[in-house]
Amino acid sequence: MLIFPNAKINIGLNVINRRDDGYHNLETVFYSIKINDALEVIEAQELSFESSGLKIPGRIEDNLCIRGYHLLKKDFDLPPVKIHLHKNIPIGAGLGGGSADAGFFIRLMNQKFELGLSDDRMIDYARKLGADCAFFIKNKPVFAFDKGDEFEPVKLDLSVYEIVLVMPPVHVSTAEAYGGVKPAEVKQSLMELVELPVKEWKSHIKNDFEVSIFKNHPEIRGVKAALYEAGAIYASMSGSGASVFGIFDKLPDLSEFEKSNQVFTNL
Ligand SMILES: C[C@](O)(CO)[C@H](O)COP(=O)(O)OP(=O)(O)OC[C@H]1O[C@@H](n2ccc(N)nc2=O)[C@H](O)[C@@H]1O
Ligand SMILES: Nc1ncnc2c1ncn2[C@@H]1O[C@H](COP(=O)(O)OP(=O)(O)OP(=O)(O)O)[C@@H](O)[C@H]1O
Repeated sequence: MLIFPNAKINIGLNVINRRDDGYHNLETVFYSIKINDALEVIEAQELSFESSGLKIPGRIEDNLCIRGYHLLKKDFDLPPVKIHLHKNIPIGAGLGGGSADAGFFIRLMNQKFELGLSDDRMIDYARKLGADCAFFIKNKPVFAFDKGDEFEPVKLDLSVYEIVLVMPPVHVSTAEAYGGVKPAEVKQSLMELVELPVKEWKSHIKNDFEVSIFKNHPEIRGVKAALYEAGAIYASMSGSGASVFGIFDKLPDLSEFEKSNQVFTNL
């Protein structure tokens, strides 16, 4: 069985406070975009994992697909499988690429082996693999809170706009992002702010990771500024960075961006 895990962007991200478990309470809005990996699972004699495309850092045992397999195997009598992941979603980009693979892997296994899991049960499994993973079970626009793994649906449809995603040649780890952030309470919830017209987002909706990440990586700040200069209605770093997205009425000339960055359109 073959599926195509997709990336997400964060529309706003407020880090509210540090929790006793070391995580942070946050609020954000997740929105799916059309940058995809390809994930194939077939029954085999023994468990194996291989990947093509972008090089995935870290050990195979730590890959979120393999961790997902072991997590489900504890509760279900699963046969060994061969997993092939074609990696296309940039890594260290704040696009939740690894998390998407994890969420979609659980969905695939549920379907392929008829495990009978409801969305809520799959969300419980996904949460155990990482805060972002749970979003990819339903994969619909949501306001996320607590660790970023509790959700309320939001009505958000950006399909009339052109979304441009720019990935500069720098990677930011989630640990670096949380290490530099200063948590703060919010005056007005993102749940309400995201209902404002997109043209008003610029003066109301922010990503708290930008302050420290822009200080450490001024080129990311430069990409955001350039997206506004090119006519973006709204632009922001996604999640923990390093990618930056811009929302446009019309696709701008992207040749300057393409000189030193990876650029994605038709999202
Ligand atoms: C930055 C975001 O992508 C925004 O959507 C997420 O908050 C990150 O989610 P994720 O990559 O799934 O994160 P996890 O794999 O669960 O955690 C990685 C590390 O990020 C930090 N972390 C993550 C989520 C959260 N709400 N608070 C945290 O402090 C913790 O130090 C944790 O050890
Ligand atoms: N299937 C996978 N694809 C990519 N990275 C994976 C995967 N499984 C585990 N990882 C580990 O996760 C790390 C980065 O994950 P990911 O791509 O989710 O980060 P990100 O782009 O910063 O996104 P976010 O912070 O929004 O989740 C990699 O360095 C890698 O070691």
